[in-house]
Amino acid sequence: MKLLKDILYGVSLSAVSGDTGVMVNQIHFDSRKVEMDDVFVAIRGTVTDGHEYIQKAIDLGARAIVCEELPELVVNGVTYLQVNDCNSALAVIASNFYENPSKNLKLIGVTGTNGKTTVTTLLYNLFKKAGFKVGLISTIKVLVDDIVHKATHTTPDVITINDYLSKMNDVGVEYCFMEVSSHGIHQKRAEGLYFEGAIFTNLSHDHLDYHKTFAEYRDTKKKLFDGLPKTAFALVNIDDKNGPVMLQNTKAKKYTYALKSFADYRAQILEKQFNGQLLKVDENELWSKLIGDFNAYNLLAIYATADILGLEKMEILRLMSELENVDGRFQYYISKERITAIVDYAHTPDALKNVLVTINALRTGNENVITVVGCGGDRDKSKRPVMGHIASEMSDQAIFTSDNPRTESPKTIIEEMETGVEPQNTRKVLSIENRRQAINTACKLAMANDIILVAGKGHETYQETNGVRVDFDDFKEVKEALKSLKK
Ligand SMILES: CC(=O)N[C@H]1[C@@H](OP(=O)(O)OP(=O)(O)OC[C@H]2O[C@@H](n3ccc(=O)[nH]c3=O)[C@H](O)[C@@H]2O)O[C@H](CO)[C@@H](O)[C@@H]1O[C@H](C)C(=O)N[C@@H](C)C(=O)N[C@H](CCC(=O)O)C(=O)O
Ligand SMILES: Nc1ncnc2c1ncn2[C@@H]1O[C@H](COP(=O)(O)OP(=O)(O)OP(=O)(O)O)[C@@H](O)[C@H]1O
Ligand SMILES: N[C@H](CCC[C@H](N)C(=O)O)C(=O)O
Ligand SMILES: [Mg+2]
Repeated sequence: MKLLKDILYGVSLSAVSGDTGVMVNQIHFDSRKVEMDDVFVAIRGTVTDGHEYIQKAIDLGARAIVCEELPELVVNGVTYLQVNDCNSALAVIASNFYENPSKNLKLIGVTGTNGKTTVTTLLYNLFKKAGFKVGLISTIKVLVDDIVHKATHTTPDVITINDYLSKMNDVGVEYCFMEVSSHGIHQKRAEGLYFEGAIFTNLSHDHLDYHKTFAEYRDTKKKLFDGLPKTAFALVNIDDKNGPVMLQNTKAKKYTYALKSFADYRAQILEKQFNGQLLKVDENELWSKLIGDFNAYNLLAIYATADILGLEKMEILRLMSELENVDGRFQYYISKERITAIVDYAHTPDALKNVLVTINALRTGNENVITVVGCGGDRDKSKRPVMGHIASEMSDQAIFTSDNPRTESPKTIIEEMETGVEPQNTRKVLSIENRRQAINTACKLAMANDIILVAGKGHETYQETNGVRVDFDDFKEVKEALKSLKK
């Protein structure tokens, strides 16, 4: 139990009705989870408004209510706290409740359209190899040093984040690497946290269903940097035209990285092969198993971060050469017929293009590239024709299929992808709604030395349709399909 007054420290209250000297149990923003003596924070969401559930929360035992508008009916014995912004208030309350766990470790936030999971996961792996206790908050999983927790979001809600950070404090975690999504920033899931630094990977087309314009999407990402204190560092990819924008108003110490421009940290790609690439980083050579120019950027971001955080340069490079691909990111299998299957989480136009550029650059002869790809339902629809265009233009054969249809019709999503296909490419496109069939067809069509790319779902182990998740793992599917081929 905590004293309500204590967890309100730093919250700007516009009105208070009732006693703040009472003991409270837990904080919730979902009325359905409220129990005796809990605090309920009413959040205005995208579907409904938490203010409508205040009475429900009280019926379940809420001791205090945090809201932007006081209800007409005020219940005796309940404390009402009126604030301007419930999301911000929740962030401060959650940090106070857990005793500001982000202050007791070095928290590094990574934002950008693509590369967040890759950069955070590889930083986690590198710091583990260097002997530290480390935390990870990512799309794939949450790690409290070695303890694995299931991830529900790329950036969880602010109560969950503080809960994980507090668990990290308990086991002595020194560094935590956390993905900060644009939804997360917009919904203030990362507010009230003390960041040691933030990293910007890149910005390209995504989430225009939620943010409406690209400028709004960019400015949301920028807020992470605007909020950094001057003791923190801000590391940005300066080859991305929005890199300088992120640094415009930050008080943090600024660092840049680039392959093409002048920057604090620079790398050059010396050699590219299917099983790795050779980079020149700070006048030293680094052989990495991760391929693709985009991974050269990710690797450079990791090198720069480890250097800023004080690791020794040669040690960083030695540990980096041991890093493996992250699950579902350019994860490959080569069959006995020498057909290569690559599973990649490319679910944005830029990621799909980058992966196909990487694959095409590795072709040595007349092998075909067959791409199996879909687009998620209930997400940015404007990505669909663009991804359809890229897949059909940059592959010899494209098979459009379902990703996670969610509540949309898979057929309609595929038709929207088809509208991006140019007339000269239509002969290259097949549309097969069932993802398993689409993958099997790709395997049947493939000849020796061909490359199959299965894009969009990467590490995901399910397919979601109308709220129901059915087990589905692209890597397992394509491997099985290739193994059972009778050629
Ligand atoms: C669009 C979006 O981001 N939605 C998030 C948001 O929910 P919402 O705004 O729809 O909430 P709502 O249903 O309108 O409800 C409003 C409030 O009323 C409360 N409520 C509701 C019903 C009730 O009976 N009682 C009650 O108290 C709700 O708990 C909520 O606080 O707030 C919820 C609580 O934090 C999130 O779980 C939810 O994530 C949904 C599930 C989601 O799919 N989010 C995705 C888009 C997302 O966040 N993705 C990013 C990654 C993006 C990237 O790749 O960059 C992520 O960080 O994961
Ligand atoms: N630095 C990069 N630049 C461009 N594309 C990248 C980069 N890193 C990875 N990608 C591509 O984007 C895909 C997703 O990578 P990753 O999971 O690291 O991104 P993310 O930012 O965490 O995505 P999400 O928003 O879903 O959390 C990869 O499978 C790869 O195709
Ligand atoms: N973090 C991304 C994940 C997309 C993955 C893709 N497989 C899909 O389901 O659309 C998003 O919320 O847009
Ligand atoms: Mg991610």
